[in-house]
Amino acid sequence: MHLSDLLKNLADIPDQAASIKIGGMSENSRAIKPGDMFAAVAGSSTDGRIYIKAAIDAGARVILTDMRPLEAPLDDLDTPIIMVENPRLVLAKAAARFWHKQPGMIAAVTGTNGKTSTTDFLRQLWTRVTWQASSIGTLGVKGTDTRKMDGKILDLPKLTTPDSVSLHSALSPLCDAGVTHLALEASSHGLVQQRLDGLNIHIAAFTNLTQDHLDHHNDMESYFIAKSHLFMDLLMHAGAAIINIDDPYGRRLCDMLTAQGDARQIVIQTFGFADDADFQIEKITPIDNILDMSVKHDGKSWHIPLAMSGTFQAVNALTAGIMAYMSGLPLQDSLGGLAYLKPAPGRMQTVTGHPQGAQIVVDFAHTPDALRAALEALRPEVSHKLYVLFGCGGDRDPSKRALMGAIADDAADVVIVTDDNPRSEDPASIRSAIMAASPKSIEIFPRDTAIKTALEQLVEGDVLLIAGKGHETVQLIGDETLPFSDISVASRIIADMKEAHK
Ligand SMILES: CC(=O)N[C@H]1[C@@H](OP(=O)(O)OP(=O)(O)OC[C@H]2O[C@@H](n3ccc(=O)[nH]c3=O)[C@H](O)[C@@H]2O)O[C@H](CO)[C@@H](O)[C@@H]1O[C@H](C)C(=O)N[C@@H](C)C(=O)N[C@H](CCC(=O)O)C(=O)O
Repeated sequence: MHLSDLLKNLADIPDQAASIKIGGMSENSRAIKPGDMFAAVAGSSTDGRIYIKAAIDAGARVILTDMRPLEAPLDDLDTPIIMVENPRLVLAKAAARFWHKQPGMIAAVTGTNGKTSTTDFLRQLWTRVTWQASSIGTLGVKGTDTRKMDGKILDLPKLTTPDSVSLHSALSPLCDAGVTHLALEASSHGLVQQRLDGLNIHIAAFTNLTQDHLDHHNDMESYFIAKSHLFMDLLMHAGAAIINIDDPYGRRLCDMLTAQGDARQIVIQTFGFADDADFQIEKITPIDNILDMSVKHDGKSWHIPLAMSGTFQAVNALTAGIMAYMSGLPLQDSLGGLAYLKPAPGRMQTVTGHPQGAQIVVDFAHTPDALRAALEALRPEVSHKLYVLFGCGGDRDPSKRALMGAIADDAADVVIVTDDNPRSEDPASIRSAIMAASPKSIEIFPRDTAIKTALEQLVEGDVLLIAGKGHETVQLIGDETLPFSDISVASRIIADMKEAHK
């Protein structure tokens, strides 16, 4: 594609550069191929401008960057440098133009907790009525038959929300494989870094906003502003906003959208336990292994049996149901279809077969709010003791550690503190920061030893929540990425215990 077409109305292009042919693009010099455009952006740990020379050596034909003055040697390059106010935004829009294919229905979910389950549930609801649906997020790309993609492998970075170039280059083969409906997770990092700009987002949902990633966003206010970008700027004209108004930030978001008036014709659908919600949750009752949820909408009550654990999972299911409804599924398939949902991997996932009949649940809860919600959701299922086993990630918001320790101490009977992904931090100091807020906690590490010790203590009526890593299959310790899955470690230990009991 000619540079003049790629950047039309996005940047001023010098005449001599207009006819340059661009074969691809990236904001990472290491991914540049001959003929590409390199976007040199300032990041949180380094500055893309440092890598301009490397990108040119790799074959970059054009450089896109911000308006800061060019210092030597950048001021004397033969390769054209296009300067714009916001190179990430221009890159995202150029990527959308370059790959130019998007599913006809795109729905994005944002919020601190619930994004993964909600997108997975929405994909399941669409697939059930035989719509060709995919989801992209923490679990990677799901729901697409790669055989229909001529064996193409979608190599997305392991992020909740991929960068704009990875995303648009993946959407093109997905569309070619027939995908018409896409559910996406919109992380606050992704929104701030404009990874979703250039997408035609028809439906956006807000789950909740609680303390997480404050290391990146500094305070709740900027975290909220990051999330609201999805609704205030990215959601298309006449799109639908699905908002949890039990959360005060959800209420605020509704007010902000309403204040925009009719100009964008956004349809707002609210949900929650609140009396004034459009989809009002009347109650959620655990009965045996199911949750019975009743929801009032338009004067009619829906009673929906859900094959899952935890009130918040029921709320995530409802969010997906309303999104499906706003995408055109009738209520009997959108709300009624919730009865057929299966929990997403590592989201309140049960590991069965404990020799004493104890219940083991693996959940990704790695925030204070998610930990409390998971423990409170499990409490009705405990007839003896509620155990929790968790740690906290290194190089991430340290203020979470004491909060999570205090919550575990309050909401569980037995607290086992172990390692999560310590990354570059000292694991012992992360554990002690958690334990300082939990007098009843016991320290056991490494993580597999902690899981084994807990499983061996459990008796009938006990429930063990293994929190923090959910679906993850690796553990990040120092510079090493080691294979580790809570689900397979727990399953293996249970199998060994059963063998020993024979
Ligand atoms: C903090 C953060 O979001 N970092 C992401 C971001 O980095 P950045 O822009 O701050 O980049 P940087 O490392 O300072 O580098 C600046 C620029 O130089 C470029 N560069 C750098 C080195 C080089 O050799 N050549 C080169 O061109 C980089 O590609 C980048 O464009 O852009 C990079 C390229 O797109 C991402 O890979 C990187 O994700 C890192 C791996 C990451 O861990 N991100 C996490 C925090 C994240 O985004 N998490 C959210 C979910 C959180 C949640 O809700 O749980 C997510 O959406 O996954």
